[in-house]
Amino acid sequence: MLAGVFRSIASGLKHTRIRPQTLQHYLALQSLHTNRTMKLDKPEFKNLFTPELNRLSELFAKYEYELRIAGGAVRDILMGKQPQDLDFATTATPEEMKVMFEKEGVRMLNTRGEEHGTITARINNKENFEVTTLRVDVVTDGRHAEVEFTTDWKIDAERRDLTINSMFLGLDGTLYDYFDGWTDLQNRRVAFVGDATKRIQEDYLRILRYFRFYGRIAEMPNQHEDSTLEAIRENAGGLGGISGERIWTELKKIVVGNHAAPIMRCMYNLGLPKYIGLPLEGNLDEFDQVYARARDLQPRPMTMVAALLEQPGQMDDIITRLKISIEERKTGLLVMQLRREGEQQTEQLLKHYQGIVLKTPGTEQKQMSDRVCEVLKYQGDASLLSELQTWTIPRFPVTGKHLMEKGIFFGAEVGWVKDKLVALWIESDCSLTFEELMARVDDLRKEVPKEIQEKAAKKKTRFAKKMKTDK
Ligand SMILES: Nc1ccn([C@@H]2O[C@H](COP(=O)(O)OP(=O)(O)OP(=O)(O)O)[C@@H](O)[C@H]2O)c(=O)n1
Ligand SMILES: [Mg+2]
Repeated sequence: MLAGVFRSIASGLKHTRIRPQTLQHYLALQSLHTNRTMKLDKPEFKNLFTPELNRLSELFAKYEYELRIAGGAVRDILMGKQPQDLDFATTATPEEMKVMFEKEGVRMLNTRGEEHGTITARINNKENFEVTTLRVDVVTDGRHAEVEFTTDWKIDAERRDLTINSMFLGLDGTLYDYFDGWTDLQNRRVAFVGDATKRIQEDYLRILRYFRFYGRIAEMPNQHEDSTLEAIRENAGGLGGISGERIWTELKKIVVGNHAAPIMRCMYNLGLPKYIGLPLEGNLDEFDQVYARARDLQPRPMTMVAALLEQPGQMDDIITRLKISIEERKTGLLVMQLRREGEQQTEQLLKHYQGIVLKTPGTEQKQMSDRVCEVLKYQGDASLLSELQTWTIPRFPVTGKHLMEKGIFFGAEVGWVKDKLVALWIESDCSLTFEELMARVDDLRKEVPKEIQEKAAKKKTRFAKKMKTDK
């Protein structure tokens, strides 16, 4: 029977450039070939063929350039996942593509990819396609590369990071796999193409890409290969030269991905935190626990990162090193501030959290509510979380303008009175009406602390003077 398998594989090989190496590979190849027509029916593959892609494909065929889907999209299709973005590789040089597209009246978008061989074509004014000339990176500084074009598919595959990301898929459904990516994918093995050290030194971000894909692909949490870990350990420092934006993009996916807790431990063991803004003494036990209870509640990446931090000051290192958004920073700080409150009484907690939202200025209430939800995810409190998520934030009926109409002009005073009104309103379960609230204003005003009253009085005098001189 095996002989038959080998025979039919051998006949399949005539049409492909797959390099068979192991028995397992032969078998994988066999299934690939017998399934070849079925593969064309695979929804993840079939769905790609919009009229626009068909047009692109016809154009390249007409000019006799080869065109294949490359890298991550091939990996996704083979895993039965619809790829998010498609990258194409071609034997045509950027110049040749430009001539072809111009002749055929296809618009090209001005992107900055050209020096790396990428042309973006917009077909039928509807769909953009990024097509990159096969290339080899001749000079790399660990971040950027100077490239040379080639027509050799294997050379292009060799400069890619992981075997599972190094495959090409012809538009006729043929898989081109030079580094056993398909076998690795089936075995859930994440490995660099060829020499790990070399691949990492070409772009140190690949260290984090390795961990991201490990989470995505590997079945077991701790099955890294020793040689891979060694290469990472030796090159960890290279991450120091990578931009905060790129690091954060990868880190965000790692901390909410599969196996995030053991992966984080592994990253700490290899000495990565120092180079990526994470605290040197990150609280890994807390990270483990939070991951276990929050994972299914879809936490934001910053919620997970907060688990590593013990003091708000550590957020400053993150802000300095990584390009996190203001919202992410606010989320992290709120989580750190409130994370121990879950240890209080449950019935009071919901009210307490709703109060935090209601005391926030109207325009920011929804965001604050989402941030508080992150606290609940951190605590793993699914029932309180769903109560807060389904809660419709009631509108506080009194505005600053209403108070000004009552003769309170000055910011600090308006703020103080409004805060007190909000507190009364929350206490009443949001049942006090506009009239009932306004009826409390005069009394509250008398309670405004002295220093605020004095400041208000001073401002009032200045204001009055200004009005006089302006006249
Ligand atoms: N540092 C990098 C980044 C990318 N690539 C190659 O370029 C492809 C496309 O890169 P990208 O879209 O960034 O990653 P994907 O692998 O497609 O992953 P994702 O699904 O997250 O887009 C990768 O598959 C890989 O072949 C690489 O070798 N080294
Ligand atoms: Mg991609």
